[in-house]
Amino acid sequence: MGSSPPDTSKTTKLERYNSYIRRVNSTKLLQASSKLLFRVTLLVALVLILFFTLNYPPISDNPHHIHATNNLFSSAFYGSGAGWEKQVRHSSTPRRPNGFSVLVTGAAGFVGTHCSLALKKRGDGVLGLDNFNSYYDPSLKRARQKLLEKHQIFVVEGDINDSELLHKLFDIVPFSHILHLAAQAGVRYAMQNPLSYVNSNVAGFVTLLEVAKSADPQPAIVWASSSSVYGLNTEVPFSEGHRTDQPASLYAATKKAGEEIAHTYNHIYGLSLTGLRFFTVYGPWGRPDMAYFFFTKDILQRKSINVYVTQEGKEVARDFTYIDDIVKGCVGALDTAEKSTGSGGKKRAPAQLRVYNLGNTAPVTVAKLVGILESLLNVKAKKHVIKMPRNGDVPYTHANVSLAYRDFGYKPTTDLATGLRKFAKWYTSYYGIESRVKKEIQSDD
Ligand SMILES: O=C(O)[C@H]1O[C@H](OP(=O)(O)OP(=O)(O)OC[C@H]2O[C@@H](n3ccc(=O)[nH]c3=O)[C@H](O)[C@@H]2O)[C@H](O)[C@@H](O)[C@@H]1O
Repeated sequence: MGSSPPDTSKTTKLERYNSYIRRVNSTKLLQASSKLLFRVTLLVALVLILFFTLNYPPISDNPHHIHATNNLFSSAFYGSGAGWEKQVRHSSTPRRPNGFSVLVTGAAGFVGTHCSLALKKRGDGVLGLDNFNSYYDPSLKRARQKLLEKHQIFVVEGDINDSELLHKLFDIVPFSHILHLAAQAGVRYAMQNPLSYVNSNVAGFVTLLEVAKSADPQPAIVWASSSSVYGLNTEVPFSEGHRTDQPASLYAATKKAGEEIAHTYNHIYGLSLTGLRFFTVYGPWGRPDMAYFFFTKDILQRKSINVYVTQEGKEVARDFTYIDDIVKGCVGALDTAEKSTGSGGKKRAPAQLRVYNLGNTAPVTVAKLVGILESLLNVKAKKHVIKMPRNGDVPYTHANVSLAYRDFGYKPTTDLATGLRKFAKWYTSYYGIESRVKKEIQSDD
């Protein structure tokens, strides 16, 4: 109100003053609302740009890979309030004396689902966390979630990068353990969406460890590393002491980074950490981005499949490991994990730091894998033998598991033919294609 209204008579003066004030106010209101409108539009535009940048990374040209999402907004999906907290508490409460209370990240994933069920079955409390991203068909993740719910396992929909959510979960439940399986998996997809690997396997892991280190009590953590960390190592079978500083893919590099990060958090904060190097895990409820899974799909649809050989024309082989053996390894690692030693973000004493191979100790060539599938599905595969593209794959993996055997009796018992039979049985029943495959799969238990 810088200038004064002109003074004539008292009444007119007041009227004019009022009308002046009204004019000034309406002009100000108009200016203020257009400013507000401008700011709101700007904000909406920024949010939209951010949303599309983060949630729509380049779409893969591989039909098995749709795209991975960072799901930074997934926290909008997690609940709050008394009902939600009750579900979180109920799911995490152990039903056996001295039972664990385990936060399973990636619970709607392949290994996560199987481990959650096994832990729940023996009376541990299990709370799942999963962001349900679309790296592969999310409806499969939803089906796994349904299975978990049937067994009273609640899966919180959220991201490991959401530290507010993680803190909230630790405020509600004093987890004794974290089984950290959430990750951006897959070796070849790293060529198409490299940052999703950094986001989940590096940033997400650090976010989780930050929350774990400041929790009271600190949980013991068992987490999924990968056989791919052996990279270009040529010593076989792969042993934990072998070189792991020559990763062949960004995926492997982020898992190796995870192992180094684990060392740091163990060293500074006294977190008990166990990394498990999984060797090409397969089985029912598996991952559609893996070769055995999409080979099955393509063989049944009479489509051709690419069978890789090395640049020198040699066969490629993997130490394929059946899911039930992996679950036993995960549970064994949890059972032998010592308590973390820190509290309030401070280390009190040295804590346990371990790394183990979990493999099958019997590598099988990809050609043999295809042969087993052909026989189980009763369909001849259209094989297209090609040299392995330079996409991060390694020619050969073979685990030495003596360390895991020594420390928690890990002993794989399922060979590839037996495991694939169980997978084929699940696959054909899940996708409703029983009639086309061999009868004996259906009758097998
Ligand atoms: O053990 C591991 O560390 C890794 O195992 C798998 O990676 P990978 O062994 O490459 O499994 P697949 O992608 O299913 O490939 C299996 C084999 O089939 C071969 N392959 C793959 C795709 C294809 O079209 N043709 C083909 O011959 C690959 O070269 C490989 O030898 C998982 O995808 C990783 O997440 C995991 O960390």
